[in-house]
Amino acid sequence: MQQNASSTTQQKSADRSTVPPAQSIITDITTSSLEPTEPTEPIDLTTTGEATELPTASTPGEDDSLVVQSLHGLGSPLLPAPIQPPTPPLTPPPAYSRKYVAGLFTFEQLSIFLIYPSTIAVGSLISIVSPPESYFGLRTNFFNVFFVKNGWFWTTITFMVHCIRLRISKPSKLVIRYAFATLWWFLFTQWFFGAPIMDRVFLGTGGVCFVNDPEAVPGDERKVHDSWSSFGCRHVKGEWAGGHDISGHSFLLTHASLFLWFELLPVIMERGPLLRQINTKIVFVTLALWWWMLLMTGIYFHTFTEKVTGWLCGIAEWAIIYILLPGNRTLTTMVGVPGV
Ligand SMILES: CCCCC/C=C\C/C=C\C/C=C\C/C=C\CCCC(=O)SCCNC(=O)CCNC(=O)[C@H](O)C(C)(C)COP(=O)(O)OP(=O)(O)OC[C@H]1O[C@@H](n2cnc3c(N)ncnc32)[C@H](O)[C@@H]1OP(=O)(O)O
Repeated sequence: MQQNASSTTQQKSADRSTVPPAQSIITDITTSSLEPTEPTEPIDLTTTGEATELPTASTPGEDDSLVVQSLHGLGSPLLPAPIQPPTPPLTPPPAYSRKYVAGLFTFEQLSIFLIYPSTIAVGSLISIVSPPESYFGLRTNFFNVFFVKNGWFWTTITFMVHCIRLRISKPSKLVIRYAFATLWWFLFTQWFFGAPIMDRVFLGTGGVCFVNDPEAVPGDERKVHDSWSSFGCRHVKGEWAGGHDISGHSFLLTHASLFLWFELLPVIMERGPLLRQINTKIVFVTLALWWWMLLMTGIYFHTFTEKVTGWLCGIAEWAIIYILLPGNRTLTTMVGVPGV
């Protein structure tokens, strides 16, 4: 391995156009594992990178011996190495692209990121100008009740459909990223040591659950119920009113969409056969539905600030896992980066 390292390093400046692609890949793997330099820029999640596992400082192990075998072109490391063809020059590992906007996003990442605030902005504008009469303005519409109200379930199914066809070597990293996304959805909308975060914000900003009291004097039927969650308030047929009611739809639809987009991005960027698979189309259908429902939320429900806070909370976990963490090799090694 040492010998290979020095010879590959010496070739760094050679002409790239002469490199056979397969050899180039092998050299990348070898060099990545021998040169554990800190990345100076975030890791590009849009490339077709080799996967969820980042190259780390090499501790000789199973993976290294595989690389040695591959370089020798042999089935067994016990056989003598054949005469090496000239070692090809380095090409940068595909997971470390340099095309960044504002040092954080690639162009594709930025475009995806901007879809959601623009949708909320356009929806809110339509709601002010003239919201059209629509089936989607009903809380009880089928797409809301069946899909969005079970939105994390459908996102999970879609993610699984996407994952089962991938070639990546470490599925555990996929599960870790899914677990982080699920945890944030769960804490925010379902349970946070009692009431979920969104309900705590509502109560903390003066919100209460009003219920009708049939025994009260006429004109004073509304009384405050002591439920501490929107779920509990719905259960007693109360009205959740008064505080800052963060839009759960804006949160969930943004959070789920960014999660799916960023897991799918390497497949899109590769522009290979995976992109044409039915699995990819299913992910796009879910993304399209989530986008449409977010637009409907923008037009028919909540105040503008409630939608903006929902969106801000919806980008929080994504920003950490997919934008900020890739600047740190150690932390990224824990969660991996999406791949194909
Ligand atoms: C080869 C490798 C393989 C690797 C596999 C990889 C990974 C997988 C790993 C492991 C997985 C293993 C097994 C997993 C299997 C299954 C697990 C599934 C786990 C689940 O996943 S199981 C959970 C299902 N559980 C959900 O998924 C619930 C989602 N749900 C929510 O989290 C909330 O529900 C939320 C936040 C969406 C909304 O909360 P909200 O509704 O209370 O609040 P919001 O402020 O948004 O709305 C105020 C009023 O406006 C109305 N409104 C607003 N916008 C509207 C619109 N556009 N149209 C119509 N109405 C609208 C509302 O309808 C409401 O009206 P109203 O109060 O009358 O209803």
